[in-house]
Amino acid sequence: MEDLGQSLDHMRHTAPLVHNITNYVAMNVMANVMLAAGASPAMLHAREEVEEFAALAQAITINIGTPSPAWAEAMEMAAKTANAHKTPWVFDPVAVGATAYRRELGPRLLALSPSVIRGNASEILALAGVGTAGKGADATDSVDAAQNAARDLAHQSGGIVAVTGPVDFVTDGDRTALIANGHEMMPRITALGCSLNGIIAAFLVGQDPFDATVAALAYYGLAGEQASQKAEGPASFQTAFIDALYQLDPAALTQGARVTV
Ligand SMILES: Nc1ncnc2c1ncn2[C@@H]1O[C@H](COP(=O)(O)OP(=O)(O)OP(=O)(O)O)[C@@H](O)[C@H]1O
Ligand SMILES: Cc1ncsc1CCO
Ligand SMILES: [Mg+2]
Repeated sequence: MEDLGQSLDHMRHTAPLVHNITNYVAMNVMANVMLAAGASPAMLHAREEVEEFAALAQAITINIGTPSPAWAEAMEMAAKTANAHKTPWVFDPVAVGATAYRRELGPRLLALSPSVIRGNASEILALAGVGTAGKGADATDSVDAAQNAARDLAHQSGGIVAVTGPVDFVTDGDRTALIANGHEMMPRITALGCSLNGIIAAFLVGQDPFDATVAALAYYGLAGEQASQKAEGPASFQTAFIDALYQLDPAALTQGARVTV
């Protein structure tokens, strides 16, 4: 496993352009989170431009939080462009078990070989076809309960699967890692999971996908821990979290990461 601080340093020096097709809820906070971390986000989804832009991007994220048919078509176009250009892309199957529309759209995107799938435990279970609808965009299952589903999805997709929650679980189907960083205030703010997809995507550029995903999760969780020391509740937590992403330096990440491989 590469030094986690070095991985953060690499991401900041690259300052990668990341194309995000995300949901209406996440768009603003996700862009701010990514800018604070040192990446360069762009949020766009029109079918008329999505292929052209995806071809320019260094990484792509696709999130089905607020889908519609036109967006879904744009998502498939962007994923195919990513594959044609060997550009890494991250898939977030938001609430994929909740409705028939999502249960149909999720597997269509899964079939396009995402480099990383990142979701909460209920989403990973639902995408793997092991049931559980979750509670809308929130999880009702434990990360532990989703470990086997994550391994299956990794084998099926050929990519990395990250299940987030109190302790995050990452696997490529064979290797696994647990990341204990994080704070219980994080799920009290909407779209911090969605925003994390952009951070993972930024870390993927020019780095080993498994190591990059682990480093991104540890960085994100550690920033959450630091933010909690200044927050009085969810609203001030969000502000402190964005500041912590900006302030956290590589040496502090290497020292503060709680990763078990
Ligand atoms: N109870 C918790 N304690 C510590 N960290 C947590 C907890 N729950 C979530 N996190 C952290 O919050 C971040 C977002 O993960 P989460 O699983 O909440 O995503 P999500 O459910 O997809 O969120 P959203 O859909 O609102 O964007 C991750 O870094 C994760 O480690
Ligand atoms: C709350 C919510 N609803 C649809 S997407 C989203 C953001 C968290 O996934
Ligand atoms: Mg989510």
